[in-house]
Amino acid sequence: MDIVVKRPVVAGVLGAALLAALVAGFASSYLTFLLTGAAITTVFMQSYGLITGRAGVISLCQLGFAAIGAWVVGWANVADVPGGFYAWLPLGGLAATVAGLLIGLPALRLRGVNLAVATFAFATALDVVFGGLAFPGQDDFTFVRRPDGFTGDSGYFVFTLAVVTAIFLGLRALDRSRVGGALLEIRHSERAAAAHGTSVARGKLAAFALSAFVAGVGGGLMAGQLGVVAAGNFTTFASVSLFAIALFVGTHNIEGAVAGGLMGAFFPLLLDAVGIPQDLAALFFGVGAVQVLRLGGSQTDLLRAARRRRRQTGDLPIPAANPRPLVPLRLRAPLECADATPALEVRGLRVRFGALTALDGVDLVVPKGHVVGLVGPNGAGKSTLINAVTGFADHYDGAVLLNGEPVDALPAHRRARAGLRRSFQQLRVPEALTVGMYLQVAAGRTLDATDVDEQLALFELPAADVPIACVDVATRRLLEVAGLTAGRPAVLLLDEPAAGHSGAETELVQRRVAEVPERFDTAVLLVEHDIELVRATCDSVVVLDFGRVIAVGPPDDVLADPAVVAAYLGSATP
Ligand SMILES: Nc1ncnc2c1ncn2[C@@H]1O[C@H](COP(=O)(O)OP(=O)(O)OP(=O)(O)O)[C@@H](O)[C@H]1O
Repeated sequence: MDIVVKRPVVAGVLGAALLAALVAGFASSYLTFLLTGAAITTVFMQSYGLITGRAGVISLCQLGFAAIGAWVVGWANVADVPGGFYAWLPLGGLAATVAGLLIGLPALRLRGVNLAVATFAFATALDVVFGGLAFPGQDDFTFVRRPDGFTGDSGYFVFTLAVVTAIFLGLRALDRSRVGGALLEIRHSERAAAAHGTSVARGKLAAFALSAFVAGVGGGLMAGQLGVVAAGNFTTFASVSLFAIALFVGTHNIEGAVAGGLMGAFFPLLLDAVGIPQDLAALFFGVGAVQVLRLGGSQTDLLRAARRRRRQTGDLPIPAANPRPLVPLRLRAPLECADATPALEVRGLRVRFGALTALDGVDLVVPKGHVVGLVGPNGAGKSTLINAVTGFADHYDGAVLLNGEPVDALPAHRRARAGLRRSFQQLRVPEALTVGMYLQVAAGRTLDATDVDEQLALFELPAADVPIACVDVATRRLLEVAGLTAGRPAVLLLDEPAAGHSGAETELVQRRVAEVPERFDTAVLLVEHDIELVRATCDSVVVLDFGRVIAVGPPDDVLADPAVVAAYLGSATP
């Protein structure tokens, strides 16, 4: 039992080896055939787990990719391509990858239902193509030759299981990498991913390509199992049914992929055994998928969450590190702005939403080494300014310069990479990640274990391996700031980082924000309604009202300005 918890990879590989030995030694040929089918369906589930489970992209054409993989393996068999099945299988996967890139590229601009329709159309088109085009070997029954050493049914099951295990190991490595973390962040919030420097388009394209490769390998395995395949093995209907299973069980989790494989292979047989037509299985899968919308998660996600709740007793573990003290720790006295070099310059920024002018010619400078407060009553245009500066506004007039260079032509993720990072008013921290992985993703650079622990200790956050799902909302807000500062950007725009915090937490935010310039070499633009926090943290303050700057200067002067007080009347008085 201990090994399952402490060495899950070893336990998984041993379990697969044991299953292979049992099936090879004791299973009837019919059961072996069914289990091989289940293993191949598990490969399809792994592919759905990649594209939909991890990247959040709805794809209804995974069996189309499988068909391409199977076709190429059939062709390689007929053409006697050197290397045998060991070479043909990855060749099938690669051909499917090319198709994945081709369908992925035009689909990048689409989301949700539109993307579903596009992939459905691709699947249907492939149905038509393969319907009229016989698979190689189909007409004259040229059976695909299985891999040397695994030609018997039991042997082929062992081979298939080895492929399934290898894909699981690859997916596990992906999940532990920053790329895997970025894919999960794309699923959770494309805007947050872009704000951390991730190219959402590239992430989705990579997910399409990888999932198509896996599906193509699944199709190739099917060709090896059946010897001869036909278009009927890869219909759009079957693709959609498997998608529904994947959504219902959650095949981005290993147990979900296995359960999905077993369900896809055995459930129709079960229905047949009790006299219900097999095709009705799709109906049950569809109902299961709709349940996900109602329950807010797949079955395996919900089970994992319940297990976490049961296990989580007492305080969360804390990192084994102390933050490096600042020598000397600066007690913040407002800095003079006049001579400082600008890190961020905003010139004549104008944003319109139809008839409404949300920002009307705003000029603003955030000097290097400074914390600048941006305040103003509700609706003054503060968030709109952050959106425009960081590349999240559809259109604006004016100019944004980072370290003297205009960034107006850059999309959001490239501005983030250039050193312009932001937080969001609404929390966008994905529950599916651990605290440490989020820190890596949000930093947009690889941090070593010591950096991670120090950063977590600095912000009084739980240890790196704690799942974000276990931490409260205020802690997630702090984690967001910890991640952004770990990236050491040139400029950090924080949109109400203290919202929802208790008194003690606000004090921690205050201390950490004040230290950001010195600790991380990052200038800060702080949007905050908590005027005391602004007063204690900022070197200077800019006040917006109805999209215009009405005051700029040292905090105490600006916050006592009668025009500023008047602007705030009716909301909070500064
Ligand atoms: N996407 C949008 N479409 C239309 N109007 C918008 C949009 N976003 C903001 N606005 C409007 O632009 C103005 C500025 O809004 P913004 O959210 O920037 O203000 P804010 O100062 O951040 O307010 P708060 O302090 O409440 O967050 C408001 O009148 C708002 O209703």
